[in-house]
Amino acid sequence: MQRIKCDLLVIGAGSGGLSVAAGASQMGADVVLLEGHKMGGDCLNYGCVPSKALLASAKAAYGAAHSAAFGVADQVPQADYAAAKDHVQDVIDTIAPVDSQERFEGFGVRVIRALGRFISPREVEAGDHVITARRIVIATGSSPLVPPIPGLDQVPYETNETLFDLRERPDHLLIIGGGPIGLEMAQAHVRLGSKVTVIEGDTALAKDDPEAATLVLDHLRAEGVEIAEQALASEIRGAAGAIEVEAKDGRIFKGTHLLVAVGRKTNTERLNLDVAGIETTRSGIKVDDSLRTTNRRVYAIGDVAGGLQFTHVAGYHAGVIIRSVLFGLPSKAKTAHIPWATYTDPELAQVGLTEAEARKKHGSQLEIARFDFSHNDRALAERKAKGFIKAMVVKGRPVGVTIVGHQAGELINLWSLVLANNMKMSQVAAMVSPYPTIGEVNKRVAGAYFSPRLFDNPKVERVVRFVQRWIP
Ligand SMILES: Cc1cc2nc3c(=O)[nH]c(=O)nc-3n(C[C@H](O)[C@H](O)[C@H](O)COP(=O)(O)OP(=O)(O)OC[C@H]3O[C@@H](n4cnc5c(N)ncnc54)[C@H](O)[C@@H]3O)c2cc1C
Ligand SMILES: NC(=O)c1ccc[n+]([C@@H]2O[C@H](COP(=O)([O-])OP(=O)(O)OC[C@H]3O[C@@H](n4cnc5c(N)ncnc54)[C@H](O)[C@@H]3O)[C@@H](O)[C@H]2O)c1
Repeated sequence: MQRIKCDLLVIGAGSGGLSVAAGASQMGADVVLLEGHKMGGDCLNYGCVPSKALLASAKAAYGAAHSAAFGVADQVPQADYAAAKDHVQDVIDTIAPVDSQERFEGFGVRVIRALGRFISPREVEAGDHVITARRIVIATGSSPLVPPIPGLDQVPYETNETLFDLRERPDHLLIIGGGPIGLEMAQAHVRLGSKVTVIEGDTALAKDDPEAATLVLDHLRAEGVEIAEQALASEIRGAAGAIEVEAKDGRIFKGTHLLVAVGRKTNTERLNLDVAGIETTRSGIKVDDSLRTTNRRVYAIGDVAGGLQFTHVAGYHAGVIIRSVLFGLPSKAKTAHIPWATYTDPELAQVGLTEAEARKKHGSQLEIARFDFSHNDRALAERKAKGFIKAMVVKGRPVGVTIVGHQAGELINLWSLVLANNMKMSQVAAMVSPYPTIGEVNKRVAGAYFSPRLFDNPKVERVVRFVQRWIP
């Protein structure tokens, strides 16, 4: 057994752990990083990167099949599923050096490729090493939740950890779960030529604004994805190539392949948290506002901390704890300015409160400003005119924004800045957007907020008439 002492021990080399290790080591801390599996974690290997790369293949196929409206004859796309998976792997391989052991060793981080487990409140064992650190960060992420549905253990099924390795295109993909994983993969597969059925126990995209979610779901249905809601999968039968899912109400769905996408479970089991006095809740490791666990020397960040589960949240958490770990300064993680996006076509993005949440919190103080993509000239030129932006505003400041439509995930960036800095609608209105861009919808929604105050307003009209009488 080799004993190591360091300033900071990071457990898990995914989005959160890598950000902490990179930041802390480059600022002079002595850092040890443990990784029990692949460098880069879920996002690079089984999550964001492969899913967005597969969606890009699907977009290319869809573009070829739907070009007649632009004066270019439609083609029947010759989508090669295995070649699309080669593209996915190539994208992963291109990004992988950024997350590699070599790069982190270059920063001076000691990288140990082994699973870590606590053996005391201040010591972690990993392979042949026992590491004692002034501060420890748990960034072990999450894994696909596989629910105990009767029969599931008797049939072959995919999760996000296996789907991207599948080389043969499913003839008919059944997907249990209508959250972001289920719907992104539904669209990717229908566009690459599979039949797809989504079996959702409640309401699909339930965490999002219902009006915006409906627009996405209608679009997916129009592309041929069957989406069954209120269909809780309760029994599974069959064998490879012939799988049946029975819903609680007796509906039966038949397909050739099955993807399980019903949420995540946090990776805490193998950490031996009890010996370190680290408590968990139903959603993950228990943390306070500064992401400290019940052991004051130990922090938990990213998916394992049980809050919003996104790569940018793990990265944000890293920044929050670096402040307190390295400089001993107080710092708190907030959520009001955290955006998210689902990368279906059309995309769906949210920051801050949804309309329903804002109504509940702010009641009659809430004003809603809207602008429709059908009034954006660039969206019309690109034939992407379905969508809207809705800003929830209280006393002139946005408290939430929902965007559904072309590039919604890009458009929400501006509103993340606005909410993070508590900016006013007037500051957005003051911005000049280049014409014609989809981004003009952001300025136009601010315009929509001010127009009732300026146009057809008797007070303004009186002032204008008065001034017009006096100016030469
Ligand atoms: C299909 C899919 C698509 C997604 N798409 C998006 C997206 O588009 N945008 C977005 O923001 N988010 C997306 N996410 C979510 C995103 O992947 C996660 O929020 C993010 O990876 C969390 O980062 P993390 O650092 O907490 O965990 P991870 O990135 O999962 O890293 C945890 C690491 O810890 C390691 N580990 C676990 N236990 C131990 C141990 N005991 N010792 C040592 N190492 C250990 C694991 O092997 C892993 O490498 C997606 C997720 C999935 C599944
Ligand atoms: N674009 C992105 O940023 C992105 C993309 C994919 C995943 N993610 C992250 O990964 C997380 C997990 O995604 P997800 O889609 O797996 O989870 P989710 O929790 O968002 O959705 C799972 C869905 O499965 C349904 N469900 C659960 N049990 C069921 C059953 N027995 N039968 C039928 N339906 C059932 C739930 O009602 C829910 O709607 C997301 O919350 C997000 O944090 C992000």
